[in-house]
Amino acid sequence: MTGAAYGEQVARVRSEVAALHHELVRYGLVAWTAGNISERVPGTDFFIIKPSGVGYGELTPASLILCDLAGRPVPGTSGTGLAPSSDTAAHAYVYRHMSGVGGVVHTHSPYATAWAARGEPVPCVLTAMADEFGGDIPVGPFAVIGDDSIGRGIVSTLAGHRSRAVLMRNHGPFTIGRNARDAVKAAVMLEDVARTVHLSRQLGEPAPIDPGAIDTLFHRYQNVYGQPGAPAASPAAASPAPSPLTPATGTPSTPGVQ
Ligand SMILES: O=C(CO)[C@@H](O)[C@H](O)COP(=O)(O)O
Repeated sequence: MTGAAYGEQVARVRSEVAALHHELVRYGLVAWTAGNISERVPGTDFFIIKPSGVGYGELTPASLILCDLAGRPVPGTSGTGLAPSSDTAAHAYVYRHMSGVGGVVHTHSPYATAWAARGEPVPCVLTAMADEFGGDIPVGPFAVIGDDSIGRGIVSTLAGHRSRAVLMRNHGPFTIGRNARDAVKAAVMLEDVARTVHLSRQLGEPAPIDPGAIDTLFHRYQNVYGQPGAPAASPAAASPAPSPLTPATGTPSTPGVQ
């Protein structure tokens, strides 16, 4: 990648990640400064992430932070006067260990977080869940904030799963995607199904879906749904089944940073 192409990619990712943070607010997935989004700069060993504790209304492309895959801010680049998100080490761990992942999102969306507080997987009782997640939404371990413990919990829970969402116990949801927009979509869809399954539970025990039907629904949604030629619905469609995850093999180095 040339230096100019690299600069364009970084600028594009900064704009996209800034805009997507506003989507978290629009969909009611976060309160105050909770939550964060990151996106890998394609073809590089870097990602862009939110600064810690900055109000959503103040987030701009220039305030976001460029980090290497160890989670270290790149000195001299825009935004490095600010501390990166508390979850930077977790995001970095995911990028290092899941090469197919290009975006990571964390929210405290109320219904999904309520399931996380109970430590209970959301059972796959809706076609929308089968479509989007291919099964239950799993629960990850309790993990402290600030180091890579959360990242290790995300990776160990989602490895071998079709779900792009994990409920970190007593904390909240983390979602992954082929890019940040895809991971935000997973966060929105997760909250929708967590709410509906919760409501269903108030009426009685929701009926499970046959595993064969879940497979059929997942396959159709990932490969047929939408317009011909449009991007696949999730990273799972671009990777061998059943998981969107592939072992990290390293990414090319990058000419210059910004
Ligand atoms: O729950 C957590 C910490 O995991 C976060 O959602 C914080 O609430 C927001 O942290 P920053 O990204 O602003 O540091």
